[in-house]
Amino acid sequence: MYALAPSILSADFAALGEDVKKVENAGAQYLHIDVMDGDFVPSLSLGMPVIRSIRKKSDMVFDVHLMMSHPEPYIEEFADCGADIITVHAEACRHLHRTLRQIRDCNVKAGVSLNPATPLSVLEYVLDQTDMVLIMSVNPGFGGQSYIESSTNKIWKLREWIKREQLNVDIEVDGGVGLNNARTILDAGANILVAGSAVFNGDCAANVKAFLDILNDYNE
Ligand SMILES: O=C(CO)[C@@H](O)[C@H](O)COP(=O)(O)O
Ligand SMILES: [Fe+2]
Repeated sequence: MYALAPSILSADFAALGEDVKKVENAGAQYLHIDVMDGDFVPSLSLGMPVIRSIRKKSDMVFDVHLMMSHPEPYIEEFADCGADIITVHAEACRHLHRTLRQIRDCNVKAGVSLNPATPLSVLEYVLDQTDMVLIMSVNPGFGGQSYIESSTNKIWKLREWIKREQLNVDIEVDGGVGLNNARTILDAGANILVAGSAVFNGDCAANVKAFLDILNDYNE
């Protein structure tokens, strides 16, 4: 299944509910929610009260990307707020295997994210405990950055590995994704595209539709 995950980091926070409805009505299946702690990444974004509020307004798959050091004490609360997928960073978890179990124990899908400099090998003993791998194609912390080209090869290698092991793991790509590079990323083996500025800058309904036209070619 191929899907678009608009990142609300680039939405208008003064009209967040309306922006969420716009992308949902335009057909986006996932909503990507970036949580930043000012420690793991050099920025702060939003947290539980915001997620709880928008959960009441949307039926999209809530894809919560935790850019937090040591997220373990907060997992249950994020699940309770309405997360459908919780993604933690491999670099931020001392006991990644345990954290993935903790997420699945909340009946939520478990994701692992890798920074651009982190090798795929950190997944070796957890890939079978993972529902989604989020390949960061920028250094996390901000929207609107440029796609790091070496990410394409990383996606390719990961998809080959998943196929070889006959696992059912989604590959999501986040950072600098636009209409210009979407097909390259999908051809490499990703099936979920995060897009912040490419969706929310300009006419977001039209932008979502343009992404979905591309994704539909792969869904066939
Ligand atoms: O996690 C992050 C940034 O750390 C992302 O989800 C961004 O919000 C993506 O923004 P664009 O690169 O698509 O503008
Ligand atoms: Fe993100």
